[in-house]
Amino acid sequence: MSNSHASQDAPSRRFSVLRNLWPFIRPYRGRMLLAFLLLCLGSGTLLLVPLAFRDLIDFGFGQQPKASSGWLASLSLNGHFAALFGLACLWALAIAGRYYTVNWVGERVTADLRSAVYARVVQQSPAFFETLQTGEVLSRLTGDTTLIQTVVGSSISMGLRSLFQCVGGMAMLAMTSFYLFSLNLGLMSVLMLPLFAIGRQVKKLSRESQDKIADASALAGEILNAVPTVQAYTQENSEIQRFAKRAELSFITAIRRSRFRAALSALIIMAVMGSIVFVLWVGAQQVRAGEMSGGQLAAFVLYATLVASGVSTLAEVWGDLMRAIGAAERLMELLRAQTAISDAADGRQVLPADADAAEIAFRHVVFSYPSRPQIPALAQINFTISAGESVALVGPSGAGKTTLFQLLLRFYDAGQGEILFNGRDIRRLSLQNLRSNIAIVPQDAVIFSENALENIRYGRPAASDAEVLRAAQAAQADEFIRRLPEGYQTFLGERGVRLSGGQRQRIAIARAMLKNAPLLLLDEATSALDAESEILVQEGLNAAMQGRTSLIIAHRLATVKKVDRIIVLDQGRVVEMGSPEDLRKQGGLYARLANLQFDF
Ligand SMILES: Nc1ncnc2c1ncn2[C@@H]1O[C@H](COP(=O)(O)OP(=O)(O)OP(=O)(O)O)[C@@H](O)[C@H]1O
Repeated sequence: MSNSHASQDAPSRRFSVLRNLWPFIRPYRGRMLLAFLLLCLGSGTLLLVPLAFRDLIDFGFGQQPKASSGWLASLSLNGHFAALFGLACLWALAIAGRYYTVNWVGERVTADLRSAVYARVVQQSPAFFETLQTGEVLSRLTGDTTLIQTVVGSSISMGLRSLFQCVGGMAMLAMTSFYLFSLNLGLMSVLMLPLFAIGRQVKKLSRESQDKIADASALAGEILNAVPTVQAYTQENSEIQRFAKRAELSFITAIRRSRFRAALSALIIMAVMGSIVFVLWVGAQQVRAGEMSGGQLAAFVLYATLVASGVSTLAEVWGDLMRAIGAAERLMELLRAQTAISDAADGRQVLPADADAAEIAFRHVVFSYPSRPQIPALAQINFTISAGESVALVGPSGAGKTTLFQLLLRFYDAGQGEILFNGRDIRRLSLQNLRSNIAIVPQDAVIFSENALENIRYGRPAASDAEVLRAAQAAQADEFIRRLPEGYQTFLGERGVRLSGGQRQRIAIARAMLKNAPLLLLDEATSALDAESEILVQEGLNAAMQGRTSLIIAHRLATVKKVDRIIVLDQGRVVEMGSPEDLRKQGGLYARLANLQFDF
């Protein structure tokens, strides 16, 4: 997985990761305060219960209280029980109130955190997704945020409650019988020491286990997106095994963690119970010798149990905290991700809204993909496309045609040189404005799990139904959409699996037409069409290209016979440029490619 895990950091540094969650908790600090007050009330009530028991045992049966025994001591037997019940009710209400409040904050914070991480991820440039698989992002968005929810929504309050219980319980123990308290404390601290070593191991394994789960999700995400290919190559079994292997790895790590955690629990219980039993035995001797009352011993045992259960909860909370630290680290990494492409400080210019055609100029553009800095994908690209011109980009596979589109859309920035849109450097334009002036029909038409109407409207969300229909008609999509079971309201399935390649492409063309942007980028827009619909779509495209600047990537040269100009790219360089006629006459790369595809 990623290199993000500062696994060997000092605990204090790692704890500070949790501080990054504060901005998410801050807006709800009022509720947190309320929860804290309820927590104090609950813990206070709980700590009074053993005292009520002590008085019940010592005075409820008729013994005369001493003046120093407090008002509870003078109650009747029924009164003692009523007092106990009253305490229990108060305790229950305080617990319910705190549980609700804290859970509310936990759920709220998680939802906010999820949205913030998602918003950050969606804004990343493609370079980000070259290194991080979407499955992993999903695992962080769901699994890791749930861990945070556990901590904010329960562990913190459980931890505080247990801490109160422990500290308060110990104070009461000391007050009840200092001798027995010191004995108990001494014993426990000796027994607890080995537990820290095991706790450390649990922490390490927890993180490993989370990583393994994320690995498995990443793989599942990738394969589920490619099920038809997997099946066509009959690789189901090998994929099943590959996933099973990863799932097995996460199981093994999780089980190792559970083993350590189980041992930890057993040791804690043994240490705690062992010392309680021993102290009880010593206390029983004292009661027999008349040095202590039965009620006092009972209160002591109850306090000791409170302290013990507090300690074991604290251990559990500690484990949750450790897991949450790992989760917070991974989430913060996403939250802090800086997109490589953003508006420059001086780059918020906008193009005039009435521009209906765009002039594009590439000036000495040199570019290498960040993952391959040594190999230039584009080298010294120079050309100008006048407003309203239609230009085809032609060249062998890997020549850099798609890369040119990527740079125009500013998915990446050119290493050297500049790209001008209506005379302005695109890096000076606001990203939003630049992209709103470009409509693209990509090679792989993307269909969202929505109906046909909304899929086309994606091009311009404010468009009316009538405008959507007009765009669909122009893109020759109207006829097939009307034949779908519910016409424009037909749900197109996730990623458009219920459409043919050509139909998907026509939806994408309609979407781009609806956007009505001055620059139209078509990436092999008619590649998935049969000859007949190709002619139809071509007509639609011609209409869309009218008066608009268009840049068309074409493998099949027949589709671009009518363009004004052709730019021929080879290995990242412009090797020829001119009208289709001129290029054919020149007898260069274009003429060679054209001769291969059709006879003149
Ligand atoms: N994300 C990427 N990271 C690194 N290199 C890339 C990336 N995308 C493309 N390339 C490389 O950049 C070069 C140009 O690719 P590009 O996709 O622009 O070619 P193309 O002309 O559009 O090819 P095709 O017609 O096959 O789509 C190729 O050598 C390709 O391997």
